[in-house]
Amino acid sequence: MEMEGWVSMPKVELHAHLNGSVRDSTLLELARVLGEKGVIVFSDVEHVILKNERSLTEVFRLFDLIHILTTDHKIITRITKEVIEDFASENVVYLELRTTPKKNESIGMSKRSYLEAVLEGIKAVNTVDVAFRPHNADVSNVKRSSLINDTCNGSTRKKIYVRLLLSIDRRETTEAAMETVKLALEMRDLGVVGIDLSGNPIVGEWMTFFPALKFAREQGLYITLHCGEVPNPKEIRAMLDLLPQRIGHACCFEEEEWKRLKSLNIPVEICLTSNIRTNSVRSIEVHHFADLYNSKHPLVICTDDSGVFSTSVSKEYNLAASAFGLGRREIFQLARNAIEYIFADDEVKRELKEIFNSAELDQ
Ligand SMILES: CNc1ncnc2c1ncn2[C@@H]1O[C@H](COP(=O)(O)O)[C@@H](O)[C@H]1O
Ligand SMILES: [Zn+2]
Repeated sequence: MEMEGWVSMPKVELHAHLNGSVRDSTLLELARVLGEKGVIVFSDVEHVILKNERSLTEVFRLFDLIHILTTDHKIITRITKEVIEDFASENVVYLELRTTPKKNESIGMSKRSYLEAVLEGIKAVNTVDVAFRPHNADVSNVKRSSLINDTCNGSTRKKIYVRLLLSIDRRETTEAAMETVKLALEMRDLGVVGIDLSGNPIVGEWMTFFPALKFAREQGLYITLHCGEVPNPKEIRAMLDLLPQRIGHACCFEEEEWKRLKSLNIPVEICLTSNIRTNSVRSIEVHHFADLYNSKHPLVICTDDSGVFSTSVSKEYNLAASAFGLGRREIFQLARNAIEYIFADDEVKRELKEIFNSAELDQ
């Protein structure tokens, strides 16, 4: 099937890091500006941005560079808007965007002001109807669901639901992680629905983050964890014991961990290109997607970092279809199934099902 066929299909994206999803053109523009100011040497940075093959270590070095380029409230607002527009333009109808709130005293940035800049970006997407609904409020009181953005894209209006997950970086302390969870709780009415644990998987100890994650869970925030991106059976077991509502990756699982995951039926966010590029999985032929799909385990196909890995949800659907011999109907079904794993209320799920039902006629 042509790429256009995947683009026109409604899609659900549940694993996308804000700073990993920035367009190359924006990164290069930002690098040029910082180069002119003498903060960085543009020619040094240019090839790092445009490089395609990257190890896991190089990916995290690139994130450190991207974070230098995006250090500014205005830029955070801009990239949030662009990332949402990019997903909307390929017919992602529901997006859970995740980002790590950052503190930078030298420019007066707190975790809260960082998050406010992100929320500004969501609002800046050409919006017809953004009604922020209080958590668990009676939906009949609200005109339409919260955080729906209609983006004008040529002549077609593309509607996208956006929800936010706040990430804890594995470099952070217990206190910093707790601060992020408290911020998520305060910003619940504004579209923050959950917490993610991410960052370089070889950095940090599970017990550092555990108190904050446990607290988040007790407070009713949804939890998704980067789990098993590198081999670490002890940590994988501890993560599954927390009973997160979803996990990301699950690349380096052994027999025992597969059994546990399957018996718990925890949905897995699958990021094919990311796993191959970072070498977390040797090749697409041996990717665990096939086993999970064949055993009907809940899964959702996601991008991880569409900017860093030069991908899109449409490209990931296309890759899954060609690598595992799936047709348009099977991929459509996978996307529709993902509605069950989103961190939003039943009203949003119902509306998304309607969108998929009306699109099904065109399939
Ligand atoms: C490739 N696999 C991955 N594994 C683990 N964490 C990852 C990741 N890709 C991205 N991140 C996490 O997301 C941050 C960038 O977005 P934000 O600054 O939060 O918007 C990275 O710094 C890292 O912590
Ligand atoms: Zn990720």
